[in-house]
Amino acid sequence: MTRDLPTPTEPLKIGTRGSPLALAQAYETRNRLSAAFDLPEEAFEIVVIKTTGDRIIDRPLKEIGGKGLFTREIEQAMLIGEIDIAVHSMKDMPVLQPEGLLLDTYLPREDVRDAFVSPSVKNLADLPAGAKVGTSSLRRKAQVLVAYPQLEVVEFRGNVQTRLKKLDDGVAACTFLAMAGLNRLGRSEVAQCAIEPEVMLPAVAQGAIGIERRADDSRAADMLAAIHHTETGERLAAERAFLAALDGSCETPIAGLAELSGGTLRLRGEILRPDGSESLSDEGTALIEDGAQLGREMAARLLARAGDGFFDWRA
Ligand SMILES: NCc1[nH]cc(CCC(=O)O)c1CC(=O)O
Repeated sequence: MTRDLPTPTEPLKIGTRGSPLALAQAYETRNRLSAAFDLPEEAFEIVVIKTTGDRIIDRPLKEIGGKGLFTREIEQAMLIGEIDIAVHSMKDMPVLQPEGLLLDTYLPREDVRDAFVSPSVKNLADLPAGAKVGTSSLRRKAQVLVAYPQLEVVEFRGNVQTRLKKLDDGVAACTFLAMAGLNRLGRSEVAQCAIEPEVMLPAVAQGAIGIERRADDSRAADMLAAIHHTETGERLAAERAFLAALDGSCETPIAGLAELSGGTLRLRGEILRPDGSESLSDEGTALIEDGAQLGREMAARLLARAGDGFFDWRA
């Protein structure tokens, strides 16, 4: 069993970004750990770390580049011992972690669906030609344009609060947000509706929180094992293997969702051209323990259908 549990004088340091959603996720992690080990809140310290992605708010993310934008500084802080664990939205996490770090603990997954958010219309089909859809997600942009080529997609960055403000200011007629984020912020009322995966397949790992630790920290390993959610881990293993085999980064429009029923895992995947001119989908089932293999096979099948240059920019 775990020795040396954290105490108020030697707390476990939980690293997180400072956005309201990131903080909510860090508090959830702290609450689960404190309940699992019957420890007071003061045995945990939430340490807010500003990342490159938080610092640069005036440029599209794809120009700054790289999936580590919201994680690099946090991982550095963990490697030098300034924090012990880090709480992440798995959707934003690269498939590989830096040497010395492990990301293998997941909390129970929230709603995986995207939310349709608009002050004026009930759903996308109600928007007139030329209406502006605000999103900075290449996946959502391409999915919208495949289904509604007559709409215009405009860049829409910032945290949930910032994006809602932009809608109020009329910068766009609607936007998409993850239902998971809205639920965790207690703001699900801003969603006109949740979009079913059949209509808009979510991003790989959407709605999942992952907790990272140093590979050699046995105290953190023991503590995190107590709050790990196995089913979420199984689903993410399949989705992230799919993403990894597609070489997915923020710059490639990819969607993927694994679901479990009985002993079976069903994986759905989609890749899109960045300009929204084409989408390719696939799905398959496997034993749960073969989910990662299924993910790799589906990625290979899709890439073979796509051919060279599918992800290249044309617009
Ligand atoms: N890329 C930003 C991001 N990363 C995770 C979430 C939401 C929460 C989640 O999916 O776990 C969001 C915002 C959004 O897409 O609305």
